[in-house]
Amino acid sequence: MKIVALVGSTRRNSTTRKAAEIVKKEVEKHGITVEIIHFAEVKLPIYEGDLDKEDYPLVVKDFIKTVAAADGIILASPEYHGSVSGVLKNALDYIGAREMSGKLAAIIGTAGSQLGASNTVNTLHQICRNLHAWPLPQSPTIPASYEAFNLDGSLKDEKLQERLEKLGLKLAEELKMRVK
Ligand SMILES: Cc1cc2nc3c(=O)[nH]c(=O)nc-3n(C[C@H](O)[C@H](O)[C@H](O)COP(=O)(O)O)c2cc1C
Repeated sequence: MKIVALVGSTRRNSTTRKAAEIVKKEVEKHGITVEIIHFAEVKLPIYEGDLDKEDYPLVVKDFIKTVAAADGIILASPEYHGSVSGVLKNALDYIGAREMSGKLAAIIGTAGSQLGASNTVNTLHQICRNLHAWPLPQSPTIPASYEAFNLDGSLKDEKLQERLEKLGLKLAEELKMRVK
């Protein structure tokens, strides 16, 4: 079984990546592999509506193939202007129900403010609905993300750390029930 995690930040030292790594670590305890696609490393061009799929650049074809082959997905986004980051939305524009229908999704958000990224996770829930995917209801968000992490990548707030780990556990459990 395999999960792909999409990290919607272009920063190498991304707090969203750190959050995704916590979920990945928990999922992998249950024998499920998680491949992280971090858009600081994988650069997808802007979605081009006039381009036929056969003419997509290799990086896009590989991206679509990876998502299609995964049994589940982790969507992790920083909140940008009250919504999903452009780079994640652009990546998802290449994806359709053909690749996502029936798949489980775990959603996490990070935010610079104390308010958290609830708008972002709500938007990702909507996107999942449109892709016919099944987002887990638990969708933790990390407020004041720049100050939220210890040097070892764990969260300073132990309860929040636990919520991310529980999300990973739930994703692994649900996946094992669905994918035989
Ligand atoms: C263009 C842009 C817009 C942002 N808009 C918001 C916002 O609306 N609300 C908020 O709380 N933080 C906002 N932030 C802060 C980011 O959400 C926050 O720093 C995030 O955790 C960064 O993620 P990263 O470390 O993975 O890059 C914004 C940052 C950028 C660069």
